[in-house]
Amino acid sequence: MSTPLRLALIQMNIEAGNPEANFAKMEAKLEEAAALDPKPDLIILPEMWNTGYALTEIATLADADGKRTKAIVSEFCRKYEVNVLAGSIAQLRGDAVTNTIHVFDREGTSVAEYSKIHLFQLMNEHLHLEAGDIPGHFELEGTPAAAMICYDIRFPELARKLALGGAKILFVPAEWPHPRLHHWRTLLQARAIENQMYVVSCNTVGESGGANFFGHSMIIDPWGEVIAEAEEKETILVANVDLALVDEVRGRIPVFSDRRPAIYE
Ligand SMILES: NC(=O)CCC(=O)C(=O)O
Repeated sequence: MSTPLRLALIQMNIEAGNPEANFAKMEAKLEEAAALDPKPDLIILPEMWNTGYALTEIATLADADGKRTKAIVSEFCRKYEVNVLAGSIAQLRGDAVTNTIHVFDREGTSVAEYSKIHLFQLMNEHLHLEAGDIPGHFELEGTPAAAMICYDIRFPELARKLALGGAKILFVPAEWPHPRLHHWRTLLQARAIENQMYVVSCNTVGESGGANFFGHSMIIDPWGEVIAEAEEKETILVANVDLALVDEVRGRIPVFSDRRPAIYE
């Protein structure tokens, strides 16, 4: 058995349009997570935690080049020697705003940046945000990992590409509201089962910007078993994942070597 990775998912409410309140809360929650015993190896935040879906004013609220987020989170990682997947933030790049994940290692070094590829029209993202176009591969503590954001999980092609690129664990920060809880649970489990990888999803919870988010952050193993699931309230969801299980499951059902891409790609 390999050394397990201890994860802490910060399922929090986000005040739409109030970055000051959200930064203060995020910092308090990171401190709370780092104080857990045993200390987590990786702390994860939800989607667009800095602004929420205040999209009509997003250009004035977004973090310019992610500078504020990067400074705070990188310093925090160094201080507590912990990795952080800083959810996603609304980030200003020139005139455009992207929905972007930042990942920092225990030294506070940036190891990944991923911008949401599929914009969710039902929540008007396409009117206010610019889509990313680079899949979210990265490496964490020597393990190949990947990230998607919320609506991205409806695109199995992207998850498959990340798995074929080597990812053993997929992180999914989200702001996924009622009434689509059964889509959320089913899609996350499907991505885990079909790609035989861990899926770790951190959702927001409660009312924000006129929508009602249900929480239910989940950690799903490569066999599709839900090993931890939050309720509909603010919480820090903690679980250990053993990445050796990915190779074991891939060895039991050889999905990747059984693929016949010449027929369907
Ligand atoms: N923030 C999002 O991408 C929401 C996606 C969502 O709710 C869905 O049903 O898909």
